[in-house]
Amino acid sequence: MFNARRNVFQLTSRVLTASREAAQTCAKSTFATHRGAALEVAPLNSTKLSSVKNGQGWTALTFAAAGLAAAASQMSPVGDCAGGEGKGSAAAGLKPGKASANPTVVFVLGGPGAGKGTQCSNIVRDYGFCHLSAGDLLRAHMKSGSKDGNMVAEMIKNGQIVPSEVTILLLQKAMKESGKDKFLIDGFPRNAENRDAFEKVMGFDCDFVLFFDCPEDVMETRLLGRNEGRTDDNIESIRKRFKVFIESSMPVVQYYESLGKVNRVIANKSPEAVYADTKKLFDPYLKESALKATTKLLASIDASDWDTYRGLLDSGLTAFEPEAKGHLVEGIPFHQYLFAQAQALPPTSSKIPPVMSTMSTPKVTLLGGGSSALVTYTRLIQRPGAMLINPPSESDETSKQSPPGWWHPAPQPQTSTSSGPTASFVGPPTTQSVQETRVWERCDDSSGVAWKLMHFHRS
Ligand SMILES: Nc1ncnc2c1ncn2[C@@H]1O[C@H](COP(=O)(O)OP(=O)(O)OP(=O)(O)O)[C@@H](O)[C@H]1O
Ligand SMILES: Nc1ccn([C@H]2C[C@H](O)[C@@H](COP(=O)(O)O)O2)c(=O)n1
Repeated sequence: MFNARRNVFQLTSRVLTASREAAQTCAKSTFATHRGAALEVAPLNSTKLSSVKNGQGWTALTFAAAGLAAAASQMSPVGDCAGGEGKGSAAAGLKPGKASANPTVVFVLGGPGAGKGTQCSNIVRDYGFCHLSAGDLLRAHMKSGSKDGNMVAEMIKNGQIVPSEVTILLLQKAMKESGKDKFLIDGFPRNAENRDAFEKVMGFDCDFVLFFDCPEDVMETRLLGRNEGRTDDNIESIRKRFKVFIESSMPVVQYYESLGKVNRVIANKSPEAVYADTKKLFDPYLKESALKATTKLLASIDASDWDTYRGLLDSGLTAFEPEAKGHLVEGIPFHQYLFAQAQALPPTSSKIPPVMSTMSTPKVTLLGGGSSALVTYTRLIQRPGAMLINPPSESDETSKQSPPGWWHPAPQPQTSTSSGPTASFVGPPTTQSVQETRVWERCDDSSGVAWKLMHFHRS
């Protein structure tokens, strides 16, 4: 008979050693400057996930082991992209099937000197967006010695809008090179031609417009005091830019207003006060990312995928769970033991996922200004019935196991045609319901927003 018990102990001792070697603690002090690789899964019910970013009510997320996809983390060579979150799989993220071809785009508009660039830097730092300023890209282009550089320089000095084919090519290149999937496109579209061309070339429109509303006299004072050596920060150019803004750019804002896509922020306040209003618009993206981490975590449990699960844990993880009999468990080995059990089971030849979790009514609360996230939900765990261990030859040695408590290790799907024992399932499917609370901490590095699990509590 297959000796599952012996293998459990062998595997347990192996993975315990590995865990001691690979301490993964979230260093709080690195929060602002170090951003971590994005960890993503492919939720089967992605349309419901997409509603999270709009802050709407929604019900359940379902995911299976088969849908797991790790994101590729990429460094960005262009723009202000310190916080971008790579989208490494077509199956991952908000927009199924479109992925990086249809990223999240926020157009940041407002008069010259309204404070667009200033606020974009804050959003990059806190929310992992990539900031692309159309003006900065054009200025770099004009200095690059390209053949249309002089034309661009002349137009900028006169406050005119450069033809869309130039600007969109620059934006498209910068977006591609960034490897990111969330963009703040600052100072674009400046007119109807810009807007039309963007949609035609890119094949998608913005998610929303962030409009900084500021009186002209305030903007004029700010621009005259900016002192960054710009050729257009003189009173003559500034007046021309204001005129172009009113005549060409405001109609774009009005167009998006008619679509209900404009989020207006009063910009005639201190930078801090403006940011406090701006922040609220981006919190849903952070909530979505904490939810993705939770989704990935549960999928890794369903798949008995220790490496992925471990990658999401802080080494100092604490937990209250029924298996700990009322004790607070600290550290990793207690959890590792359960994964090792699953790895010791014979593989299943069934196409049905051995375990599938569904998150019902998840709620994400950001704490500490977004440095931590509290995720609560009811988890429905489906299993295909009692597990049978079948020896290679038909005999009366077949053993039947009932799910022990909530935890029922999931055998891995069979990958080879080896003739060893296999696991199969009999009887009616079962569903368990548990309540879970998870506390995540931001643990970013150069690639983007990332989370580590600090604590969980399962009913
Ligand atoms: N809320 C604010 N209060 C006072 N000064 C501000 C505020 N926001 C930005 N500034 C200052 O005003 C100047 C213009 O800001 P910023 O460059 O962010 O504007 P902008 O909208 O990006 O301008 P442009 O469209 O010309 O690129 C800068 O010197 C900046 O430091
Ligand atoms: N979509 C755009 C954006 C900018 N420009 C040109 C004309 C602007 O006056 C100049 C500076 O832009 P800013 O940095 O103030 O956003 O760049 C353009 O032609 N088209």
